[in-house]
Amino acid sequence: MAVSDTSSDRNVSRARLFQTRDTIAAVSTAPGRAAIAVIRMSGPEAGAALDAIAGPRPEPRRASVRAIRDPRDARLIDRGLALWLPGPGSATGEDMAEIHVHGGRAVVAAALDALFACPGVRAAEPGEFTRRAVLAGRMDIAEAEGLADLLAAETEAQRRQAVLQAEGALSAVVERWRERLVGAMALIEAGIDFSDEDGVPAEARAQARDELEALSADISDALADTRAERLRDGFRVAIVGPPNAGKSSLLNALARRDVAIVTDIPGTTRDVLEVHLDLGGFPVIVADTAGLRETEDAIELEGVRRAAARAETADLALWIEDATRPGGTPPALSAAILWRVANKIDVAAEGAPEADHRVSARTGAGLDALVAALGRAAGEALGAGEDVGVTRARHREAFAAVSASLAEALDGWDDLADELLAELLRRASDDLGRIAGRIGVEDVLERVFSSFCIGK
Ligand SMILES: Nc1nc2c(ncn2[C@@H]2O[C@H](COP(=O)(O)OP(=O)(O)OP(=O)(O)O)[C@@H](O)[C@H]2O)c(=O)[nH]1
Ligand SMILES: [K+]
Ligand SMILES: [Mg+2]
Repeated sequence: MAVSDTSSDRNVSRARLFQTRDTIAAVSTAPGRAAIAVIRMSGPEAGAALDAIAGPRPEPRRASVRAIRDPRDARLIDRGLALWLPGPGSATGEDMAEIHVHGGRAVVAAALDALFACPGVRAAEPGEFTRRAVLAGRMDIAEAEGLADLLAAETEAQRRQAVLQAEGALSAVVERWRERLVGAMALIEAGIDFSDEDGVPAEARAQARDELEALSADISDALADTRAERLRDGFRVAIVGPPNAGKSSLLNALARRDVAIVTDIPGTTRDVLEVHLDLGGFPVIVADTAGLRETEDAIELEGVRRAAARAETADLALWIEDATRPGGTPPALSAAILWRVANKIDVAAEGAPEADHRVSARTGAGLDALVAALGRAAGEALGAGEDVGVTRARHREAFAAVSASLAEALDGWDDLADELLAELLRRASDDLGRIAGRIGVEDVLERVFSSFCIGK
């Protein structure tokens, strides 16, 4: 019995996908007015389309200035750079071309319109360039996810983590795990082949078991570490407290802009209002909420309910008190961390002695220290983005499935027939293979690429 290998199936389906290849084109820079817009093409007609709108074709991989013309009437659209990037050494593995035009909306629209008039060229679907890169083996699924995260990264820690995954760090860890698993499988399967009478020799079985126990522990550790996944989402902070304590004023001070309405009327804030901040390189989502109090007002009551719910699900709650009216008691929250913050110290320097932080949203006093502390708390909760780990639910599900198969194998170790054991390990190996798309690449393509934008 051979160690499982589905690479031949994979090649068949890849070949099938390659046979019906259109040439795709899209603007790859952000939409709207800009100095420059980059339009990319990929597919068998990319060279011909480039000749048609920006000929003569430049030397491979050399940027050349060209008149960009509509091939239907030779009308000049713009003057820009043309690049010819023949496959298979291109980003998608296919023939590719780029034109860099001036970034006005009408220029981009006219250039794209001219390209779509070329035979065999159509608009790219969201993520289709990256998808083709994956199908051509230029990049695996986990690396494509890293690339998506890199495009979405808003803070330095998110960028560090994304670039690691885009460069293949997660794929490499998973591949090492898969090799360990395959090694253990080989011990079992060799025994099935060669000892008809007695099953797998005891030493080989024991060695396989040790290896699988160690692997199972490594995977459990990875599952237990949620930091990488949380770094993608951000650290959630809820500002809660009695009405008029200055919660909305604090949100505005942290955001450095007028996000929330501030008045001296208690019960001003009703909805939960969020701002995304970059605190020391970490993504922090701060939510302002309605002041917590008993109320008959149906709208305010709903606000209070939302405030309490947000505080419950936050990573950290800031309980804001008015230092001129100390003595409030923060509610019991299940939030991992709760800090008491005394506000308005510009008018009551001595108030609220129990506070962890003393600030004035009005003058800014104490805010630097609060922001620094929030950044540190976020860093502890999210990690620095320097460790390779589970970054999304898809990985978590695959690792959990591997973990379950390994547990089943290890629990039943002494009673399971060798063939059943080998089958469980093969399933675990396939589930690991799904992370990078060595197995079942088509199954995960939709899920992975649905979050990409057009032109990526
Ligand atoms: N002196 C002083 N006044 C402040 C400070 N922060 C807020 N205030 C004032 O306190 C009043 C209430 O401020 P808000 O920010 O609306 O308070 P809130 O906690 O959001 O109130 P609700 O949304 O009604 O629960 C306003 O008049 C603010 O100008 C501060 O640091 N010092
Ligand atoms: K208020
Ligand atoms: Mg408010």
